[in-house]
Amino acid sequence: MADQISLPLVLFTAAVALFHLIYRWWNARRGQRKTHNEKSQAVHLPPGSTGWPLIGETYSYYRSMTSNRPRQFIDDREKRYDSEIFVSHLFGSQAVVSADPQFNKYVLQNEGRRFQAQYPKALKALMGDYGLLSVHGDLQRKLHGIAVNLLSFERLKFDFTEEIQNLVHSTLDRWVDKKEIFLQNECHQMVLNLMAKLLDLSPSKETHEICELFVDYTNAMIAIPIKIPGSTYAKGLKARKVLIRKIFNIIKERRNNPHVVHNDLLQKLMEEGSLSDEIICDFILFLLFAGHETSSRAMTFAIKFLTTCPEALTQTKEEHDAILKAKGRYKKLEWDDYKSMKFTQCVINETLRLGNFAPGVFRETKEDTKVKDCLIPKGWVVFAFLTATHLDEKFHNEALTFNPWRWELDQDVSNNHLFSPFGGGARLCPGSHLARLELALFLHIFITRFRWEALADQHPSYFPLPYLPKGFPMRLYNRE
Ligand code: HEM
Repeated sequence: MADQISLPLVLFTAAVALFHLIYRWWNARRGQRKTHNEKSQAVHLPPGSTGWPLIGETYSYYRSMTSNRPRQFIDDREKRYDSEIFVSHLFGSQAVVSADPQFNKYVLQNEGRRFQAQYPKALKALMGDYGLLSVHGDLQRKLHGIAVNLLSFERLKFDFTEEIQNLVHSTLDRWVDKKEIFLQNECHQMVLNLMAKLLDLSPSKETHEICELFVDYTNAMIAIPIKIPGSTYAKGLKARKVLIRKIFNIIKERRNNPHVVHNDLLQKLMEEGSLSDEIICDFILFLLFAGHETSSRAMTFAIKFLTTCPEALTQTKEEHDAILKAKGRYKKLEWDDYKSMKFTQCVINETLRLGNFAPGVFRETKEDTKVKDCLIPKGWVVFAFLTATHLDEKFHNEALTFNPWRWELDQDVSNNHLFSPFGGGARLCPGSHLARLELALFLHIFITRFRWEALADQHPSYFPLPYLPKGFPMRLYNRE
């Protein structure tokens, strides 16, 4: 039997190998071929390879991002090409990948001019034509402005600080009853409820159903985009359709009953006048997604990192116990209390650096763009890989170690191009301050209320977005 199958198998393997070699040779040639900018200067594409047919280098990227050396994909290529900027083929399209912080800063700062956001098709189908990362130009600026206003310091200080604490406390009351929880799922649900509350989606049966459908929708955002019936991705697309229909119906009902007064986000968007119903629906859906996916993971990872670093946990506990003692158990924290959490800010920075909740940003070149001695032609996708800088030993000593003290002398991180968890330029995350506030208040309440015991070893995976494959099961004990 072994003899019968061995010849066809050998021939097949040889054919695949030959095909692959020809393909790589073709790609290499294409990478070396000269292209022309407007002034007709001859320059080359960055070095690189587009890997295997169809899947390109996505499998190598996946292997590295699920291993305990997530930067391996970049390290290998940096060595091979002697360049931090190289051609690859990821998530279904060829792209220039950049692990160069200077160039990444340039890419972020030039949004709308030399570059524009361009996410993979599968993601865009979920975000819709008007999800903030799908729109450009005036509409992006307008919607970005609305998001910034919605999440302004004033609102954080006077409305959200208290709302967040109320919701975290009531959620943690339920966790106490369960005793054993999967922290990742619980944080996910908690932050989704929080977003629905902060966005003033008036509590109703509709809002509850929207939250439930939203679970399928967000799962699809981080799933492999295979559109076959029953796949996570297909379920997400279906959930999106239902979600959009639901928001449409709410809008229609409000238009039919103009005498009923509402004071929520939807009403504000409807009163803008210039926004179509399609834009409003996609905008709300995107904000819900962007606001809960990353923040909930950051909460889970912060507790995970602290669990594995007892000195940092002790110091965080001391900081929060002192605040609690000064305030008294029944008083809510205020903005100044939040601002006084110096060590917690270091924990948050380190969690964002090591967690990489938004691994990178996708852009398309709007014109031929010169970088070092190379040229990226107009229309190419650039993946500015922020994770690569966050985990680079050159910039962060022992980069894979959780070390919040590294931020003690470096508290103002707003201009640090070696640390850009919230992106930059015209698309700088409008939710960054909210995300930090949520994380600090969550840590305060969780740490002052509980001791805990992790029930499984937790090795994070960073593909496609960071998560803990075992969900972080833990046993909770009330403190005191
Ligand atoms: C740990 C938490 C978070 C991280 C790491 C994060 C990261 C990012 C990054 C890197 C971008 C830029 C994407 C690009 O340039 O292509 C972005 C954009 C955005 N984020 Fe966040 N984010 C977080 C939390 C939030 C929250 C809480 C909200 C809202 C409530 C939010 C809303 C948005 C929106 C609306 C955009 C699109 C801005 C635009 O395109 O104009 N994010 N976020």
